[in-house]
Amino acid sequence: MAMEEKEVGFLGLGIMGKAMATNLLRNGFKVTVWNRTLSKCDELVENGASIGETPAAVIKKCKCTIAMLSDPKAALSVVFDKEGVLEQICSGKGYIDMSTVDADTSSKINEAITSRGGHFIEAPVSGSKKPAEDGQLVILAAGEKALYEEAIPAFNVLGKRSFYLGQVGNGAKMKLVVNMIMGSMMNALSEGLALASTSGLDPQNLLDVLDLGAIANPMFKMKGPTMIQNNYSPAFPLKHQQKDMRLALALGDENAVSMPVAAAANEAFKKARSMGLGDLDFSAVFEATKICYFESLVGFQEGQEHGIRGP
Ligand SMILES: NC(=O)C1=CN([C@@H]2O[C@H](COP(=O)(O)OP(=O)(O)OC[C@H]3O[C@@H](n4cnc5c(N)ncnc54)[C@H](OP(=O)(O)O)[C@@H]3O)[C@@H](O)[C@H]2O)C=CC1
Ligand SMILES: O=CCCC(=O)O
Repeated sequence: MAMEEKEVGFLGLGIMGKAMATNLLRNGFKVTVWNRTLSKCDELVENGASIGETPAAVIKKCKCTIAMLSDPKAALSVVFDKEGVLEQICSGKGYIDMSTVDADTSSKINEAITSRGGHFIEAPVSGSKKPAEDGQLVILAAGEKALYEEAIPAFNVLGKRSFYLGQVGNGAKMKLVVNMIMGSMMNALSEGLALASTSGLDPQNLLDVLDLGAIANPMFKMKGPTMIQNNYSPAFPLKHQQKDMRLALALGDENAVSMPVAAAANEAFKKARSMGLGDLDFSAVFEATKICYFESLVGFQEGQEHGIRGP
């Protein structure tokens, strides 16, 4: 159906959606876009996209529509609200939600769409702004197998590898597990950089040592140097990483899995959000780590002034 005709709708033109829709256009897809803030469609239109005035209008026009939205609230709103996806979804139309949400949200969307005869898969992605621009995402799809297969031409443009993970919810869960690990690793790196600096080491030397050893990884290599420069230009906004930690911890609750490391990482991201850093890159959690260090230092000094002994 739609994907063979290389025609697709696209809802949500944030950091990821804009890069993904642009990539589809560059690779010969006809793309009809919608974004809540409609002005964000302009650049895509300059690159050859058409605009749908509402999610319903995009669904009406296209046999298959992709969504890339911030969180469960946004994903549900675009489907269920007035002029939303449900108003036009029907037999023969496919909906692919690539947003990072929890399995419950995905299941609600799946039920609503399939009960109207539509077809649904969830397909969250690993990889950030640059992989989205370069078509190097890792796609974690689940849901109706036939729609997954129809979506492969688009997934081949957007990603370097697609996984089909079975029933709806499995893609969401896999994505949350991956991002839970990533968030914990980012906190470990932040604490390592803070510890290196404050104990008199050159943080660049730490990065060089890490990169040569068993825990070398692309994230440390990419984010480490910019963190040292206090450069947090957003690729993956911190508010979304904290949302993913929260959703992963809820999955842990449901399954009685104890995750003290992830819980501590979530607290650090929450602290960073409370400092107003939510729209910066998730590596800005480093600022929260540094503040915690200085707060404890001041607390220690004040304690000493009041005769309290430190550790
Ligand atoms: N950035 C990254 O590196 C990655 C992000 N992800 C996930 O992809 C999704 C998108 O991320 P990203 O592009 O970075 O996020 P952005 O914050 O850049 O974009 C969010 C998008 O969601 C839209 N939106 C937010 N709330 C609503 C709402 N209530 N109704 C309709 N639209 C809404 C925004 O519209 P508007 O422009 O009007 O605000 C915008 O299009 C998230 O789930 C994120 O976790 C996954 C992998 C990597
Ligand atoms: O959800 C965001 C993931 C970012 C990444 O995989 O680099």
